[in-house]
Amino acid sequence: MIETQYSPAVPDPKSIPANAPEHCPGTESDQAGKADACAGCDNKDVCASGATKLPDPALPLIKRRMAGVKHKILILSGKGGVGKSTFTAQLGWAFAADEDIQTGIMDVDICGPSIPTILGIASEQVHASSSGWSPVYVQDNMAVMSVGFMLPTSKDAIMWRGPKKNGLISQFLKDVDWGDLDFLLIDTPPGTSDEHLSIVQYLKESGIDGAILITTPQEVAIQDVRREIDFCRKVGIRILGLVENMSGFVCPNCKGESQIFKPTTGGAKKLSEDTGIPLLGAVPLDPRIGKSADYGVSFLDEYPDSPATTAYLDIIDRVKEIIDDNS
Ligand SMILES: Nc1ncnc2c1ncn2[C@@H]1O[C@H](COP(=O)(O)OP(=O)(O)OP(=O)(O)O)[C@@H](O)[C@H]1O
Repeated sequence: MIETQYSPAVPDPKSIPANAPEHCPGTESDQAGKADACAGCDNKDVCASGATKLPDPALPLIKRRMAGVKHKILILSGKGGVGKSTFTAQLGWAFAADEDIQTGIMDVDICGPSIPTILGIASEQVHASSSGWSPVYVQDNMAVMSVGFMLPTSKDAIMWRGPKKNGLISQFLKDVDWGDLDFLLIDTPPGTSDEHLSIVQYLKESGIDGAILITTPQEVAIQDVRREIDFCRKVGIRILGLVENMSGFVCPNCKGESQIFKPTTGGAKKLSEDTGIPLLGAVPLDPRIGKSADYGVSFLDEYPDSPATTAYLDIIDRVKEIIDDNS
């Protein structure tokens, strides 16, 4: 269990008391210092006085850094393990297949960063330069930043409270030398938590193109996606569309398709009809996807003729169309 070995990632300790509450409402909130969660926090009085509601000095720096990023896309899911990081990686690889497209991936799944492993760069480290932290490059036009690069081993757990996560996300946005990007894909933790609120707060002025919501077909996952939709609507983030992952199983030998989650397969289609949110597509279960992720190689390149690759690429084309239509 560690804090982090990379000291610049740790926000100013003076501003974050050791006993900051787990559900800190945030210094900008009307509830700052007044919420039940604030009881016992060293910052309670200063927060309640309103003194912390000064403009966040990070915001203009984030805005300046993000001015070089044309499109910012959030990848969200209601539940964990539904394939959000895997989808983010395939989206990144598909964009970066065009060498003229500069792609960045920011992994803000702080407690479960899997992007470095999926992209085959888990042993890399972040370096500081005069223009900020250099992201790790999967290839010339694909840059990645993740807290996973800052952990000594993949077994180390990060146990941070909200304000610290907030500080790291702010640093990922303002201190990383992203350069000029066409797309910044932001892989988030499941649910709606501190990380999501931080991203929304920090990118409010720079703009977010929208969110892609990943779900599996089961009702339990679909229910959680409804909460995610509610979150996006409350904070004013456009939903680009839904992706149903692990939708049916295509046997690699006989090519026959089985519905593993019968009778709920197609739950995302129903959700799309109920909410008017576009269904971008459905990706079948394919055990080779997990294998490619474990080896850190692109599934799209390894199995170009598979039904799952066709599904991913169709979805990615739809994402590009929607973004282009809005540009
Ligand atoms: N279509 C698929 N077919 C088979 N396996 C898949 C598919 N999509 C993802 N997986 C596998 O499912 C597991 C979970 O995927 P992933 O880590 O991308 O989920 P996640 O939603 O990002 O999870 P978390 O948010 O909890 O980190 C991984 O082992 C991944 O390889």
